[in-house]
Amino acid sequence: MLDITPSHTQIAKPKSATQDAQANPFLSCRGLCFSANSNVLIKDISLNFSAHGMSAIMGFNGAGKSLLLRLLHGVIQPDSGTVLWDNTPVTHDNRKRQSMVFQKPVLLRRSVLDNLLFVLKSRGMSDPSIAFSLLEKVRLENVSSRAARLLSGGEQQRLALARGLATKPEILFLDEATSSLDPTSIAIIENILNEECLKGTKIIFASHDIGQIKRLASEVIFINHGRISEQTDAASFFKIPETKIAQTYLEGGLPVI
Ligand SMILES: Nc1ncnc2c1ncn2[C@@H]1O[C@H](COP(=O)(O)OP(=O)(O)OP(=O)(O)O)[C@@H](O)[C@H]1O
Repeated sequence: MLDITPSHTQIAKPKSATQDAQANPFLSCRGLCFSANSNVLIKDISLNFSAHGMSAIMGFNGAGKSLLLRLLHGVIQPDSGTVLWDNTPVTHDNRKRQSMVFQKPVLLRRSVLDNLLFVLKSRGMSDPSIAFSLLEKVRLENVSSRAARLLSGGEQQRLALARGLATKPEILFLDEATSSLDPTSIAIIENILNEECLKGTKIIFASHDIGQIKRLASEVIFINHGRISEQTDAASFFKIPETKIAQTYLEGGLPVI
């Protein structure tokens, strides 16, 4: 058989998450600045996120991780700069195709099941079987009639995640969603995040749990004093971070204050 492969054929190397983000940005921000009480808290942040994988936002306490997540999700507005999702600004309407799970979820004074049904009904979905299958997913099916506020911290986080997933978001933001949870709750949540990621949901999460970031993230964004220090493929980041501040963080060192 005639071999038509050119002798100089090169096999393209698979792109890293960060390279992919630069080439095909799915979500991006340009020149984001945010101040409060005359303090500049987010300083000229520009980032590209690819449509796939999990992006972890890391940094010391007060670095600006939560603010950045909220700005990207569009629940707070920057003083200047833009956020584009598929080349479109994030609006009240298209934000409904995203979800955010907060560190301290605010649950309704209703049962576990009603918390989910409320979200589903607000999106025109009234089939209770959707709520029950979400409760099974987060392993809360046996406490569906319990008052949501009586749930343990880990259970509340799992309910908050179920609520976030109820609307089948294209982007899921999580702000320290597993902090202070036990290994069982963390494992349940991480398994769900892996499943959702495989189904194509873009996941952007802030965490201080280095083990978790190693397990989940395809790329790391390290933020310090409201500025981006680096955006690096996770494997490279954990091998050798590009910046001294990220090295200090990984070594368990303290920032200069
Ligand atoms: N609405 C606000 N008004 C004034 N200051 C704010 C506001 N929101 C956040 N800050 C301040 O901005 C800084 C960054 O806050 P942010 O919550 O984003 O930090 P973080 O990196 O998520 O920290 P942590 O790891 O402790 O959760 C903090 O100093 C915080 O006090």
